[in-house]
Amino acid sequence: METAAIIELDNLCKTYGGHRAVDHLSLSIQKGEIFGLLGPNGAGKTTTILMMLGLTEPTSGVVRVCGIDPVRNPIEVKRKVGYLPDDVGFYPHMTGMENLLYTAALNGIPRAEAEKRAWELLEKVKLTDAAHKKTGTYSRGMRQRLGLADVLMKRPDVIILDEPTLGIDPEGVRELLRLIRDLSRHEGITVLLSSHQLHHVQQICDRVGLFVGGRLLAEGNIERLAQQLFLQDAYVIHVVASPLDDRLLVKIEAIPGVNKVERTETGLDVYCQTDVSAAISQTIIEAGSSLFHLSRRDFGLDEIYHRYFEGRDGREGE
Ligand SMILES: Nc1ncnc2c1ncn2[C@@H]1O[C@H](COP(=O)(O)OP(=O)(O)OP(=O)(O)O)[C@@H](O)[C@H]1O
Repeated sequence: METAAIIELDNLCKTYGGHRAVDHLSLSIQKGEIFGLLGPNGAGKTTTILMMLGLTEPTSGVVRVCGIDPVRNPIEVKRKVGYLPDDVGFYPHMTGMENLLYTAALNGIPRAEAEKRAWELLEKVKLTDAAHKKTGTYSRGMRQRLGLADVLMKRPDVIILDEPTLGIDPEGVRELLRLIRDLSRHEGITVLLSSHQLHHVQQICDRVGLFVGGRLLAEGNIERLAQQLFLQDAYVIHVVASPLDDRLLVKIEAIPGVNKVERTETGLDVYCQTDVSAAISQTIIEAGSSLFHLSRRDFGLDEIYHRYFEGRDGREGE
């Protein structure tokens, strides 16, 4: 990905009374990236988003969104950034189309252009058939999709989504995630996503940041995070071979980089710092055994999150 940072946070702090909600946060997000903000309740995610939107002032540090300082130019930032809260509210007595046209009017978009854009967006979010229905009759999934169309009316460079998939059925989630990915891939829109739905985050985010107690504890793509967080046992390699006697097990344990070998119902799990798959297969074959299966198990975000936050709850909100 190219180097144009569209969101830059440098040593950002926000203190409420004596409580530091965001603590020296530095982060840079590139154009077109989908970045996931993860962390337990009270970790400082919403406060960070509010500072990016110019809705709350940092106590210290720097925020730049599309090169703009939201503290000095909140209106300019709002023009470039679309924010979709977790439960978006529309005027229930107005139709989906009327709501979009209302947003367009607020953003100074001429009526003819607004209508054309609204139809395009309603088609994109698959709401064409519901365009003339009152939003009071929309399901939650439909409201979220209309919400996405709504933030896209002003052609933003960045969209910030807070729990966009909460309470939506699996088919609706699939559709919403596909839409978000398309916006990033085909339109170069930068997406910041705050969510507790780890498997959704994992499906679409290029990078994630783990927040706790106002601090960014780790960030990167899922594989890098796993390596950063699990350090010692960054890889687990599952091996099925026969015969698999204790002598062979000792030989595998002796391979440089292997930390621990555990017998499982079907074979062995080899915990290691680097991917030693090739050395394992060579060792098995040289020992005269047959290798039936060898696969590297990658850590999912669920596992990263739970292993990482295990026993850390007491540190929340410090
Ligand atoms: N307006 C406020 N006044 C005082 N304290 C606040 C205010 N807003 C947030 N906080 C505190 O700042 C900390 C961070 O809150 P924040 O809402 O940013 O967390 P979060 O990560 O978004 O949590 P959640 O996942 O629950 O939305 C919390 O301890 C919260 O109580």
